[in-house]
Amino acid sequence: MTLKSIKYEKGNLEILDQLLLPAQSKFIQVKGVEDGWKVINKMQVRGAPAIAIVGCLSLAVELSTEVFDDKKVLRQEIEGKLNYLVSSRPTAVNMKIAADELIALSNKLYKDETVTAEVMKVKFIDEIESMLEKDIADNKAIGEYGASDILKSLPSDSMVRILTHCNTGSLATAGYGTALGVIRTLHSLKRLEHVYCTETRPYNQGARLTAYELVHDKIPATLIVDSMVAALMKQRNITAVVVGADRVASNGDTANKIGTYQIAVLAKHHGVPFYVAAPFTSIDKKIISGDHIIIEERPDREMTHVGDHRIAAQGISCWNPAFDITPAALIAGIITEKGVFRPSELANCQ
Ligand SMILES: CSC[C@@H](O)[C@@H](O)C(=O)COP(=O)(O)O
Repeated sequence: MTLKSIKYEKGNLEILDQLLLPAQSKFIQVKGVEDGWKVINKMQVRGAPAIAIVGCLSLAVELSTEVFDDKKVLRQEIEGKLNYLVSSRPTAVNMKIAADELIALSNKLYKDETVTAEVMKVKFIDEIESMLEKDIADNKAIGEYGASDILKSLPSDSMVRILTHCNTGSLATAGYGTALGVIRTLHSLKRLEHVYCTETRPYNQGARLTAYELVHDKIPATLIVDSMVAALMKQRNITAVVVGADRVASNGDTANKIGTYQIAVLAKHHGVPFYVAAPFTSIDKKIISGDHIIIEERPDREMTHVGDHRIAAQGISCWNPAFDITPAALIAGIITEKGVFRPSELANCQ
């Protein structure tokens, strides 16, 4: 059983507070949209798919406590609150895509005269609830497609060694994970010899969260610090790198956790295929390249402190972009729930 970080039943949403992991496993209640915005912005929940799911479920919880007899009021509330949730973190596109789709649904239900305000609310909540199961199914498909692409040119008895960055597992999604889903599938096929996960400074998603998931699932794994990647590739015969994505532009340029770009450059130098694993909800067809992706900058404190302990010299100034852009030319394949695409194929796939 993989970890579960989002607990939802009608009218009640709880998330595992990722700021406290791995020292403490504590669920906190998300009572509505205001709480949803805060837990995303503070990174108590993080990872592009999980941000969208928790944001939308926080709206479902809030709506379930209200009674509507006017469809116009309901439609306005839905649109205003979804746009507010999109503002919680700017780089991952999943929340924006979910908001656009849900606003389109709300407009359709609004125009349908056979639908009352209460039925509109129920149908809208049902749609949000379906995101949980769809995300897990998509991640399992990503796992299968990714594993078979990595294995396809290798002898059938060979084992693989994978490097991953940041956290893309059950904690970053509704369950199973994207890049970590590919690793889980390789492990279940008994073809994974070892996985290496980077620490992922400054917020340490690799050391705190990915390492936690790998130990929990008993997957053979080793933690490295971010500056060891070149040495690892030189000495440990890495088969492939698999990372997640926060936003993929239509030309394949990919925004992901800071440090991803330098790993892709190193992979090119060492001839190691570099894969991005992400659901279609991370692909932003509206932008032509990574130049149009807004990169979130996080507070200095996430660099200068570990917990309450200051590790940087007092008075030093900081630059703390949370993501970087890996150019499409460095990416061997984008693994999605619909198959594996070369970056140049992305613009034409549905
Ligand atoms: C399946 S999660 C994909 C990405 O969101 C992940 O790789 C990542 O960069 C997460 O960044 P974070 O700042 O922790 O939200």
